[in-house]
Amino acid sequence: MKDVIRIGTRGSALALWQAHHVANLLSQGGVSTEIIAIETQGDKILDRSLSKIGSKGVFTAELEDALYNHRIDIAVHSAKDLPSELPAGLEIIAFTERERVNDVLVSFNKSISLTDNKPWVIGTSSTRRIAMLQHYYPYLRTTDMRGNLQTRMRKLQEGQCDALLLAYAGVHRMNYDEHIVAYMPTDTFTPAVGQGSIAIEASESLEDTKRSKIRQLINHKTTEVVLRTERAYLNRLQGGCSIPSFGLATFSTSEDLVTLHAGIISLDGTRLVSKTLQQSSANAEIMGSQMADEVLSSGGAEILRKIREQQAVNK
Ligand SMILES: NCc1[nH]cc(CCC(=O)O)c1CC(=O)O
Repeated sequence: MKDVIRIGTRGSALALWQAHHVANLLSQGGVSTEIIAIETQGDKILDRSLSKIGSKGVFTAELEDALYNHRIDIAVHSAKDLPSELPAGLEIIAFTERERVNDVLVSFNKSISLTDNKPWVIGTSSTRRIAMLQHYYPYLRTTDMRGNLQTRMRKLQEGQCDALLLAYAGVHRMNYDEHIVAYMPTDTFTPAVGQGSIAIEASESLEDTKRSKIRQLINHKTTEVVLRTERAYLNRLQGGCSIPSFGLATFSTSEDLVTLHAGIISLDGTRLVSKTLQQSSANAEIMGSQMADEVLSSGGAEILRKIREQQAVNK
C-alpha cells in the first residue's frame, strides 16, 4: 500500500509509546506511517481530579475532531480511556494484543507490603483503586495523584506517598518494572475494563483498503473478543470512567469459552457487587450486557445512584 497512514495520539510519553508500537506493527507490514501528536483537555487540566472535570472523553475529544476532519486516519488510545459509547460515525477497528492486565504497586521502598497492617500512603486518583484499597486493605491511606506516569514517579520520589498503584501495562511500557513491589490479584483487585490493550479508533468512512490493512496487521483476535465483552458490560452499565466499576474477560480458545468477572464498588469501598459469567465467544457481547443487568439488579443500581449523588455534590 503506497498511502501513508496518519496516526493521531496524545503527546504524553505513554501515548507516544503506544503510537510508535502501532506504527511499528504497520511498518513491519510494509505500510508507511506518520505520527501526529495532539494535546487533549485531560493533558492540560492537572489541578482537578478527573471525576470533577466530568471526564467523558477528556482524553479523546480532540483526537476525535481530527478523525472527523480527516487530519488523521486513526487515533491510538489506551483502550481503558476510550468511553464505551463512541461519537456518531466513529468506531474501534482494532485492538492490540493485551499486556498483563494487573494493577501493580510501585515503590522505592522494597520492604513495603499491603498486608503488614501499616498505614502506608498510596498515591492514586482512580475511584476504583481508592475504593478497592479501602475494601481490601482498610488500614491503608490514599492520596490524590494525577499527572502522567513520569510526574507520578517524581512525586513518589519526593515522598508525597509511599507507593503508587498503577496499571502494569503503563509501568512496563515506561520501563519502571524494577520498582514494582507487588502484583495485585485480578480476581479481587479486578482491573478497569480495557486495561492493558490499545484501541484503534477510526471514522466509519475510512477507506476499506486502509481499514483491512490495519486490522490485518494490528488486530489481535482473542483480545478483541475479551475487550468487546468488557465494553458491552460498561456500555450497558452506563458508568463512565469516574465510576468505580471493573471488568475482566478471559478467553479459553480451546473450549471456546469466555469468562467475564465484573462488578461495581461504592466510593468508600464498603459495598461491592461482583459476578462471574461464562459464554461461548459468539454470545460474549450479549453476556457483557447481561452482566450489567445482573450487577445492577443485585445492588449495583443503588451503589451507582449513590455515587452519582456524591459526585454531583463534589463538583
Ligand atoms: N487512567 C490512565 C491510564 N490509561 C491507561 C493507563 C495504563 C495503560 C493501560 O492500562 O492500558 C493509565 C495509567 C494507569 O492506570 O496506571
